[in-house]
Amino acid sequence: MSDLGTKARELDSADELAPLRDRFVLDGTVYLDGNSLGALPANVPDRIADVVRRQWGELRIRSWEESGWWTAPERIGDRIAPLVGAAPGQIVVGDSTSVNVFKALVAAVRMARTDGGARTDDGTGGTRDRDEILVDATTFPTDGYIARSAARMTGCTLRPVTPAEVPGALSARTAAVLLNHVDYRTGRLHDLPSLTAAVHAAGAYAVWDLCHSAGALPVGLDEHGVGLAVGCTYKYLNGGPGSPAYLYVRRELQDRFDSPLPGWNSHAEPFGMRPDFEPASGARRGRVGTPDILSMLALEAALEVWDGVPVEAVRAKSLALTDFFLECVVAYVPDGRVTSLTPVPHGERGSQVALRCADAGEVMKRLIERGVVGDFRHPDVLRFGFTPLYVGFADVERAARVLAEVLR
Ligand SMILES: Cc1ncc(COP(=O)(O)O)c(C=O)c1O
Ligand SMILES: Nc1c(O)cccc1C(=O)C[C@H](N)C(=O)O
Repeated sequence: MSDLGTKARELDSADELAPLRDRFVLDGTVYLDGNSLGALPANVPDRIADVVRRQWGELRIRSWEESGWWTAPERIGDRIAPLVGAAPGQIVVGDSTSVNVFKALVAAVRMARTDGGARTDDGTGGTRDRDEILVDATTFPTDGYIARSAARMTGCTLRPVTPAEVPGALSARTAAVLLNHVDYRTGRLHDLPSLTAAVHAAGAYAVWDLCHSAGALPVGLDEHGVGLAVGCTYKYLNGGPGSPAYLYVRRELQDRFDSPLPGWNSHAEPFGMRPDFEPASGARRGRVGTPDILSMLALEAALEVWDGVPVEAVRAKSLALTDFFLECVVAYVPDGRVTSLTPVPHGERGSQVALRCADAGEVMKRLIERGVVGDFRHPDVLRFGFTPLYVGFADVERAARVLAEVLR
């Protein structure tokens, strides 16, 4: 066995999280695509069977109350809360990330405009509303598309800037800033505490997209004063294909959260069936229509794999996995065939490694044929996601070894 093979075995035997792998359904594949679709937690199939056969099949309409369907969005939000550093009562689950980006961004603009001092001197003695939204220029496309539409609807200009440029781009015009905690392509981790503070100091609101950080590293929403955040649950939270997303609204802002999608589920009295809208209090204000119960309850079961698992331990293993992968790539892959786009400093790295590579699409196909599953991101990126709950160090060594074989 090679030196790195031996090292992998040693790292695996010292890994306290290694037994968690048994909480998932896995085969002999090295699965490094949990940053796109997390693996299936072993308890989900039976739970879903019960939800379908008993809760729906037998209890039918009674399940909205007796099986806790009606309150699932807030209950499951409270289950996600500790993973992203939030106290209970601030997260609601439902809709897609795209829809929650829309809700949060429009609500952020509305709040910025109703804050004291929001109207600024326009230099001619007149006043001007906050009329600019900054968006991460490198964002996953859906956020950019939604931000453009939100800007049009609120009469704002949309200004794409890199996260590093945000502090210099903020002004008295800025209403809201849409940022990613971890970049989906490079795996770069952005500085959430300092960017949030800078946005707030400018009198604006930051909306954080946590898709690529929640479940992989501590986020600290409450601690860092974040106002609004969204994220998906099908990556590191393993909720399943199309599992519902979530919306965090900081407690102090909840009474001012003015949703652009007020539906009957966010009404103070949904069954009052009244023509006038009166918003519910608390996290429920972020709901819209009837929750997607089957997906939601699959997610609830999936979150049980986190019982007794501190997110700090997950982060430590994630960094060890990505460090080890980079080490193996340097050792095995012929010089000059790949370039890492992922930052080396731990403080700037999420839980994936992105390698720029000629013919990346073809290379990824060959990797998948050989049992190493990552993904290809246009135009030239091989992306490998490391989910510490089920990826081990031997997987990492094998992935780098197979990559080297494919590239040789
Ligand atoms: C950063 C980011 N935001 C949003 C999305 C898309 O969210 P949804 O399909 O849930 O709307 C993804 C991935 O699909 C993503 O990586
Ligand atoms: N949500 C996805 C889907 O429905 C199909 C295929 C991929 C996805 C993804 O999640 C992509 C992912 N957000 C990315 O970072 O590229």
